[in-house]
Order: sequence, then C-alpha cells, then structure tokens
Amino acid sequence: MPEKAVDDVMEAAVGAHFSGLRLEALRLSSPSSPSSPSSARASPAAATHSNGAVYANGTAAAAAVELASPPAARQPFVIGVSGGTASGKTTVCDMIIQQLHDHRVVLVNQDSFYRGLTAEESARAQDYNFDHPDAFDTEQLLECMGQLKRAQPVNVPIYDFKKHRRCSESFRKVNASDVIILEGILVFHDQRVRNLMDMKIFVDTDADIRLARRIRRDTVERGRDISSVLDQYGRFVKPAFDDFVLPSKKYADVIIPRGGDNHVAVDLIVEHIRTKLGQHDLCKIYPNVHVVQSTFQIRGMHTLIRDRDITTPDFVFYSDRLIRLVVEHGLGHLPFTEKQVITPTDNFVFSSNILLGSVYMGVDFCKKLCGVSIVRSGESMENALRACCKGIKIGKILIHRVGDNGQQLVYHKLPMDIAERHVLLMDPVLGTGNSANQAIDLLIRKGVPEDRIIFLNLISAPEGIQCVCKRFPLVKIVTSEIDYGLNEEFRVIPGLGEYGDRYFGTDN
Ligand SMILES: Nc1nc2c(ncn2[C@@H]2O[C@H](COP(=O)(O)OP(=O)(O)OP(=O)(O)O)[C@@H](O)[C@H]2O)c(=O)[nH]1
Ligand SMILES: O=P(O)(O)OC[C@H]1O[C@H](OP(=O)(O)OP(=O)(O)O)[C@H](O)[C@@H]1O
Repeated sequence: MPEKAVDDVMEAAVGAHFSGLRLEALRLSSPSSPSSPSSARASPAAATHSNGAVYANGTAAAAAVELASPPAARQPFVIGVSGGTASGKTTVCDMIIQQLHDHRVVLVNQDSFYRGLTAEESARAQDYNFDHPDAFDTEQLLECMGQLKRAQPVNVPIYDFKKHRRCSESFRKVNASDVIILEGILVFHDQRVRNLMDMKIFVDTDADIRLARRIRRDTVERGRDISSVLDQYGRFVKPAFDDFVLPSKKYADVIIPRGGDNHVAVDLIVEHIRTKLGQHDLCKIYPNVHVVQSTFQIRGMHTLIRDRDITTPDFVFYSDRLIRLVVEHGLGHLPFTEKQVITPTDNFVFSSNILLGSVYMGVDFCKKLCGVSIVRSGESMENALRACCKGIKIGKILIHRVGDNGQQLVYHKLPMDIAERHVLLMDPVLGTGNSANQAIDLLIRKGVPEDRIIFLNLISAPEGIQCVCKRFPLVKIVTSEIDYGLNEEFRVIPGLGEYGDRYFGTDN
C-alpha cells in the first residue's frame, strides 16, 4: 500500500467503525520501506533468485519457486473439421464461429496449403490429382499450426482455384486466438496434424448430395465446365475419398450427419467447446478455483477497468458491477438446505375441489457466514456483499510488511464466533498470493476450517493461485479473470495497476 494511502487508512481508523467492528490495527508500510508499491513487495531482505528476480521472504518464497518457470500462456483449442468434398464443412465451421461469437476464433483451410502446380503440371491440370495427400504442403501446414498454437500470428498462403497456384505475393494474416478451426478434406490423414487437435469433427453427407453441390460450385465459382467436373470426380475425387478421406473418419470424435443442416449436432459441439474454453487450465489442476463464466458484458467491464485512462467514477462503477457478480458467484458455493414454499398462484386440487397455492421446491441460504476484507482494497467489495447478504458481519485484516527483514505481521478484527461461520474473504487482486495466504493462515488459526473459506477476487495471477492452492487446497477461489502472470515487480500483468489507489481515488 502506498504511504499516502496508508496515512488515509490510519486517519480513518482513529475513530472509524467498519461494519460495527472497530478497526484496531492496521497493515502499513514501515517508514523505512520505499513508497513505491513495487518495492514495498520485494523487501531488501528478499532472496535473489537464479533468474535475477528478487523475491520477498516467507510465503512469497513459495511463489518465487513458481515464478522460476514463466506461466504457460493458455493454449488455443484446436478443432479439426473433415469430410468429403462439398460435404458442408465450411457451413459447419461458419456455424461454430457464429455461435462462439464471444471468443476469438480463426479458421484455417487446408486448401491454403495446396502446393501449387508447376507450369508443366498446370498445362495438364485435368490430369493432376488434387485429392491426394501429396497435393498439400503438410510441412508448411504443421509449421503454421505450431506457431498459432504458440499464440504467434502467421501468414497463411492464399490459393487460387482458377489458376491452380498460390498468389505468390499475398498472404492472409491469421492472429493468435482462443479457438483455431482447421478445415479440409484430408486434415485427419496425417497423424502429426491430428495430434494438434483437441476435437475432431467429421461432416458426413451423402455422396449424391455432395456431387450435386460440387458440380454447382465448380461451375459457378471455380470456372469449370460440367464434363471436366465429372471427369475429375470419377478419376480422382471419388477414389481419393474412398482411399484417404473415408478411412480417416474413424479418428473423428464427432460425426455430423447432414452437415450444416444438423443444427442440434452443431449446438452440442458448441456447448462442449464453451465448457472447455471456460475451464482455464489452472481450474483443471485445482478444482477449487472457479472463474465466473465469461460473457461480452464481463469482458467489456474488464476492458473498462483495465484502461489506464478511465475516470475514477467509471472505474468504481464498473468495478462494483464486476464485484457484485463475483460475490453472487461466490455465494453460490455455500452449502444450502432444501426448502419448499407456497406461491400465491392457486393450484386446483381435483379430489377435494380446493384451491391451494402452488408448491415451489427451493433451497434455503446458508445462514452462518461472514465477510472478511483485506484492507484496503478488499473494503471495496464490502458493499456488494452487504447488498447480497443483509446485515452480514464483516471483519478486517490488515497486513504489515516490516521493511528490513521482510517479516509480516497480521492485525485483525474478526467476528467473535468466526470459527462457526463460512468466511468470504475479499481482496480484488491476487498477485503473489502472499497477502491471501497470510489472511487465510490467520483465519485457520482462529478456528475457521479451511474448506469454509471462499476467497473472492476480481483478477488473479496464476502464480497467486498456485501459491494459495498448494498451501490451502481446500480453500475455494472465485475470480472473474485469470491474468497472464506477474512482472519482475510482482505486479499482475496485464492487470489493472494499483487497485486501491484507483478505487479510492488516491492515485492523483
Ligand atoms: N480442378 C481443380 N480442383 C481443385 C483444385 N484445387 C482443389 N481442388 C478440389 O477442391 C476440393 C477441396 O475442396 P472441398 O473440400 O470440396 O471444398 P470445401 O469448400 O472446403 O467443401 P465444403 O465446405 O465441405 O463444401 C478437392 O476435392 C479438389 O479436387 C484445382 O486447382 N483445380
Ligand atoms: O498477492 P499479493 O502479491 O500479496 O498482492 C495482492 C495485494 O496487493 C494489493 O494490495 P496493496 O498492497 O496494493 O494494498 P492496498 O490494497 O491497500 O492498496 C491487493 O489488494 C492485495 O492485497
């Protein structure tokens, strides 16, 4: 916490009561500690790691170990879509892209990797087998897909179906994305290409329908006459389908009959992809980590509060909206009991001719709970909790990092009977996890069972999640976004800067 902010809290604490609990002790930067928030984190007594980064003592050392290996960027989800010629692969891909509108999705066509014919081959294009695996430059395809999987942009070649060759000067720039769809007649043929895929879809459409479509498409869009289309079909397209495409169907995870007409299949596929995308890899490793399901609204609010140029009132407004969502989500992890109520709407009982209200089978909220905010930023979450849970008791924890020896002292004011309550611990930013671990440690020493603590925050660094989950595997973490990682100054990146300063307007 910057010194100015510390003074403000000190001042406020002199006579202030928070939620009926008097704040007795505070977490402060010591006078000797530098006012810069970043240096306040890495104390002079901190250990220097072999990579040159400096880490604070205590539990931060655990985070330091994690920092040794940079957080893995989230890998894109790769979907392979195969099927015979004109089976409707493009339509299926378009439908998936449309339905995944709140994610970044890119389409890569295997067609783009046609080798392109030499002048000699071009002169006899009617004798060239475009449906054989050798017609594609699979090495280049693998290279491009590898780059995209590493979240790097690539230049994909552009193939001209009329001239049977690549446009040598122009490329299509494809950016890194959440989802990559690789589509083509032979994308399941090569095992190395298959291995890149998280999901394989085979579009299965009757051969006569495909042939009819192919005739229409090749004559209208690709400048060919019917007899050449039928000749190519009989000599190359059908034999290659039988020899290469159909045998690769066995690798598919999902087979879609009738292609793009099959809306139910596409809906189910999209639902599955959504679930997979919603699960950050860390959520798979640590089942107690929960990320609020992303929507355009949530991403829009994050875009606003992360923008360094946003005004303080707007920062507060959109933070509050996000906090409310996180709090509601967190409350959803509390235990409940079943409860029935009678609604005012009459329900006719035939046997006795009596009108009764209708029965609603519901649940009852957990009563024994309280909030605990980590001062100062955590206090920004108190109103949202109060708005959801009328009259809830809220305690405070303030953590002080003593400048020279890195030792951390924790002062607190907590409800007397906290050991009997479920605790919603609040702090908008989970960085190294050091503050959260100190707070959780204190709660456990006060008798709160580990599995009754739910830590609510807006953004988490993977390092913080690992640090908390390793030490307290039963604590639930509820967050609205997991960021890329920490920088050398232990700040979350991309992050949102000094949350407390921005929220309370102490950032000048
Ligand atoms: N004559 C000719 N045919 C080509 C050439 N390049 C590719 N093809 C054909 O293009 C076909 C591949 O495209 P398709 O899979 O049918 O096209 P698509 O648009 O992805 O198919 P759907 O979306 O499933 O309708 C192969 O069967 C090849 O025979 C070319 O330069 N000349
Ligand atoms: O996970 P960590 O690495 O411990 O970092 C997270 C802490 O940093 C922020 O507080 P800050 O020190 O900026 O103080 P403030 O909340 O009082 O502004 C945040 O609110 C957490 O308390």
